Amino acid sequence: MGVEQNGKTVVLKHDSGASVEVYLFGATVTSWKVDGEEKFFLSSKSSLDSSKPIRGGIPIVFPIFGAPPSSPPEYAALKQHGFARTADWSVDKVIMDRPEGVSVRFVAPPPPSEFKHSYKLAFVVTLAAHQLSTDLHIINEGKEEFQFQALLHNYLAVPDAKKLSVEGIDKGTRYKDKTQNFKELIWPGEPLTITQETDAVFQKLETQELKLDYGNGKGLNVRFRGFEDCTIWNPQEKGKTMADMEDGGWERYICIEPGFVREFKYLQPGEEFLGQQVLTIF
Ligand SMILES: O=P(O)(O)OC[C@H]1O[C@H](O)[C@H](O)[C@@H](O)[C@@H]1O
Repeated sequence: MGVEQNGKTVVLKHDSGASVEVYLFGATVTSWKVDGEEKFFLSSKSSLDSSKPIRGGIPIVFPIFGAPPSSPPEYAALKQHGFARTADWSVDKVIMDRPEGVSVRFVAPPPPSEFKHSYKLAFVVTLAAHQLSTDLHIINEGKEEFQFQALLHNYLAVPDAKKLSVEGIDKGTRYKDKTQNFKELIWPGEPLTITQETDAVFQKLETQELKLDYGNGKGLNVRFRGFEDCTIWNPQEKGKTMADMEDGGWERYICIEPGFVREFKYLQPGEEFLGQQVLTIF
């Protein structure tokens, strides 16, 4: 058990032997080991020197998802996926260090000066024997309404992406297929498999729990609350053009990313949003 801070990273260790590593850069979870097995993909070509977002683990997407919108102006000026994933976070508190779990709260620095909004952004990482919970807290501390999108961009390691299935996307769920120019479609209800380039934003899922089956009887459940949408991404083709993606990387992971991204979420002054992601191994 314990929490160790080693300069750029924080490591949480649980009695069971499970451990988690979090980079303060972006509060990016980069590793989760259970029974000696790594559960996250981290590209061997990812930079880890704070010069670019980390390509793997769980980058935090906030306050926009994807390319910037055309307005309002301070959002239009942002980079893809916003600035939380490249901010220098700090440890606020060790919340718990017990056999039930080890939990640390990270806080983001104030936003860049051009982004004139007052909010608090915190991220709580909790490790138990076979479970990792990550909670994103956003509080509007300003006097005006505050709008944002947020998403936990996990990269879940798999033995072979061609053999996996994702079960639990409700029949009738609307989704936007980014590989077809954001075409809006209706999910037929069957398990999702990787047979081609996949980049889809599922909107307002009724059952906020998806099962990732590796295809060998093992896998993990992705459960979410507060977050209502989920993006599923596996860049079979696009990966070849990404400088920080290792060769054939797409075969070794899938992103099943809970978020609030189909539109902006609005918080009134003093209001708090909590978006949770719970990963449980089966
Ligand atoms: O390359 P990044 O900015 O990290 O974005 C990586 C990916 O994030 C999400 O999953 C999007 O749906 C993809 O369209 C995007 O390519």
